[in-house]
Amino acid sequence: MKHGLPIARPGQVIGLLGGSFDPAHAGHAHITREALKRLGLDRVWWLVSPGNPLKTHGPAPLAQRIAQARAVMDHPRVAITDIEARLGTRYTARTIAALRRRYPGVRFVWLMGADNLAQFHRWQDWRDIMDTVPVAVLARPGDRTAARTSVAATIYRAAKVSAADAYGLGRRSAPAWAFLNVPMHTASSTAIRRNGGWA
Ligand SMILES: Nc1ncnc2c1ncn2[C@@H]1O[C@H](COP(=O)(O)OP(=O)(O)OP(=O)(O)O)[C@@H](O)[C@H]1O
Ligand SMILES: O=C(O)c1ccc[n+]([C@@H]2O[C@H](COP(=O)([O-])O)[C@@H](O)[C@H]2O)c1
Repeated sequence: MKHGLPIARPGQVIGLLGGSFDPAHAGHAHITREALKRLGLDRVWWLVSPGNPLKTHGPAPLAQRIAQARAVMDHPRVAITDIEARLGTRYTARTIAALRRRYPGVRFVWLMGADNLAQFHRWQDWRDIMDTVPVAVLARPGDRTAARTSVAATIYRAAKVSAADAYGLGRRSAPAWAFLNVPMHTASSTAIRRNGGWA
């Protein structure tokens, strides 16, 4: 890491998994491994958020969430980061713009679970995200129709890449997005917090 930021070389393809990770769990680790494999990513960076702009309750302290995330995901090609706190961003569009300025020539892919696709159109400047970086959506138990019929999926239907062609998604020009029908994992931070919280 340089100045607390991970190192990446021009030409590398980095998947970004943003989240509250309050706490991190096996579902996060699962979709990270699937994304590495199915998209042919060089690295995945977890962006442990200072706080989701759409959530009213504050998460556990950032240092605690980072330490716990490192215990859950110990993988040579995955970096657990507090990049958003360092960059002073919490809106994803701002984070991606700042990363693209800091890492010229590096290709970024935004990763998210299917639950987030359903409300993606509520994110600040969400179209800028779609128009700037490829996006991979990973299957998650829940309402499949909500994701497939979401505003974002509908508006960007022409930019959808089939799952069979998703390998190398990160080398495509935006807008380009894929829905990856990975085996589903039921873990959720809400359930962990409800069942007594942190391990
Ligand atoms: N089991 C899972 N399967 C697929 N995607 C997941 C899973 N768990 C989390 N994700 C995705 O990982 C990213 C970060 O998730 P987050 O930290 O919000 O965990 P969460 O379990 O969704 O938390 P919460 O229940 O507090 O909303 C989001 O894009 C989310 O959709
Ligand atoms: O930019 C936004 O408006 C925005 C709104 C909601 C969520 N996000 C991002 O989505 C990611 C998942 O958030 P969460 O809290 O569901 O883990 C995390 O990186 C958030 O910063 C971003």
